[in-house]
Amino acid sequence: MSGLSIENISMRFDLPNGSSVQALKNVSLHLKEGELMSVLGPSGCGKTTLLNIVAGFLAPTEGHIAMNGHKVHGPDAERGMVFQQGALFEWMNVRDNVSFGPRMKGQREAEYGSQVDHLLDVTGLGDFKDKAIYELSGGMQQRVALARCLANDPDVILMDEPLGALDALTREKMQGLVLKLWKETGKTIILITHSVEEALLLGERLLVMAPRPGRIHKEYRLPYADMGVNADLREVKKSEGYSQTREEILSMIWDMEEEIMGRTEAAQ
Ligand SMILES: Nc1ncnc2c1ncn2[C@@H]1O[C@H](COP(=O)(O)OP(=O)(O)OP(=O)(O)O)[C@@H](O)[C@H]1O
Repeated sequence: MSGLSIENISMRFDLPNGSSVQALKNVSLHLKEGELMSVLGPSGCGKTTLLNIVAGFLAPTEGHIAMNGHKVHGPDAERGMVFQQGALFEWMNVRDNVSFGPRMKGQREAEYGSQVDHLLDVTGLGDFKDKAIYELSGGMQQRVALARCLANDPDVILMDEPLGALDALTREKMQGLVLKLWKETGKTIILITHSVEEALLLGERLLVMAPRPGRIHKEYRLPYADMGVNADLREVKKSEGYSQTREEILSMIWDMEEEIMGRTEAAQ
């Protein structure tokens, strides 16, 4: 089967004191090629654990990940990751950061050069390509992180709160950029966020996870990501059903957090 399959994944962390944490239990879903899915849920519901398992950084205690029908056994360039802080190479300039992957694969400038320049242009970095990383704002650094990930031409892009550290205006611009890159490249994307608005705007599919154990609580299929490709995101937020869905998800997460607080207080 083509696409990304998360097949009955469970993850238990055994702690040094003999206890254990069931971070995920029986999580299954399939993403078709080119789907964009946002993931929301209260703190500790296993979002990052799930992403790390899909990336191949963690082996699940049960279940497996399959890419285009093949079992995943570890990290691979077919699954690229973008972190909250760019994890960039500070000692390289912007262009060298973006061309890092192709250069590591042994490609020459003649092979990767035009694609890297194209990515620098579409991410708005064309005039910054010779700059050092420390000269860039947080938003520009996340543009480099996105371009660097795309330069590896992964099938799937995994994003763990990629815009979480940005100010509100920069974040809004970057949300537009994520949509533009998604449409232009046709990549499959999983994006974790703590922002309900961001999950609504960037999730063609939106997954709400619940904690203890981490599991899928509810899934939505939404029109806003498609609408946002060609429209101002502020206009998209005025669309029919947007506020209603936002309120529904906010109360869902609020209730889960209240329940966690209740359980924690009862245990004390
Ligand atoms: N390496 C680890 N060892 C032990 N427990 C872990 C480890 N990694 C995660 N956990 C636990 O697994 C659960 C899920 O953690 P995870 O970080 O995946 O949640 P999250 O939804 O991404 O949280 P947040 O929104 O706060 O980032 C939590 O209870 C966490 O404490």
